[in-house]
Formats: sequence, structure tokens, C-alpha cells
Amino acid sequence: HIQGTRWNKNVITYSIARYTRDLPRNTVDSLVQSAFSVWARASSLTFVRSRSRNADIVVEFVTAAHGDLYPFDGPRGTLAHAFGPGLGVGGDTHFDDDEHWTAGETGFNLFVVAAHEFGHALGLKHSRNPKSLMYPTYKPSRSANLLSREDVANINALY
Ligand SMILES: COc1ccc(S(=O)(=O)[C@H](CC(=O)O)C(F)F)cc1
Ligand SMILES: [Zn+2]
Ligand SMILES: [Zn+2]
Repeated sequence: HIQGTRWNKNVITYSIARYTRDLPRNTVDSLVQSAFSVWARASSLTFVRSRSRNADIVVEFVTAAHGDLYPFDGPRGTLAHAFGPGLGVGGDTHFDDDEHWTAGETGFNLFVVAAHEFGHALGLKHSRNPKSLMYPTYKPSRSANLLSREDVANINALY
């Protein structure tokens, strides 16, 4: 992915351009907002929702080939991806809508996956610590405090 190192501002805008039919829109809105607030609480970053596709981070649910070089793969496998910080596609976060997105323990939990992806959208790489949110494999049962000490240290080393 096009990896910038970091955003050069502390107020980062996001918009939700396309939704999944797995969940009500306002549920998607609140899970996305909660996933951003995980990072906001651990850092000096602020996330502001905008209605424009010119937001820094454009969030959308898409399937298969969807206009970038990283087509999704149907159910399971890749769940989502995010571009690192930068102009244009930088920061944009795509969720594979061939997955079953949920707010609970079944399917794939949108809050957990989004929080991980937004880590990438902020410039974080994967962690080798299984306790970290930035560990590369999905685990449904995560406690409320999603971030490990390592995640908090890494976001604060960057911003
Ligand atoms: C905990 O959050 C995630 C774990 C694993 C994934 S993933 O299996 O889609 C991963 C993509 C990623 O690490 O962002 C894989 F390489 F495709 C996404 C979110
Ligand atoms: Zn994509
Ligand atoms: Zn990842």
C-alpha cells in the first residue's frame, strides 16, 4: 500500500462513502466512530466526521475488484485493508462486504476490524505481540480496552 509515514496534522477528517447491508447505517456510524475514538483516547489525535469524499480517511464497504490495486477475495481471507497516511487514497479504508459484519461475537466484529484498520490508516504497521490490536490476525473476543501498551506506545511515537 501507499505508505506515508504519518499525517502532518492532529485533526483528521473521515467520511463513510458506502455502507454494508449487514448492519443499520447508524450502527455502522457509531461503530466507526468508536473505532476512531480508541485511537483518539490513546493519542493527541482528533477525528471529525465529514460528508465529503475529500475527507482524509474515506471509509467504504466494497467487494472484489473495487478500483484500487487490491481486489477483495470473497468471504473470509482478507477482511479489510487501509492505505497509509497521504493525499488522495491515503488513509482510505475498505471493508470486504463479502464478509458478514456484526456488532457482536458472530461473523466479523466491525468495531475490532475497523480499529485495527484505522491503525494502518494512521501509519502503524503490524505488531508481533498477540495482545496487540495491531497483531495481524483477527480475534473476536477482545476486551473493552482494545489497545495494548505497545499499541499506545506506537501511536504516541508517531504523533
Ligand atoms: C484485528 O483486525 C484485523 C485483523 C486481520 C485483518 S485481515 O485478515 O484482513 C489482514 C489485513 C490487515 O492486516 O489489515 C489480512 F492481511 F488481510 C484485518 C483486521
Ligand atoms: Zn481497496
Ligand atoms: Zn493489519
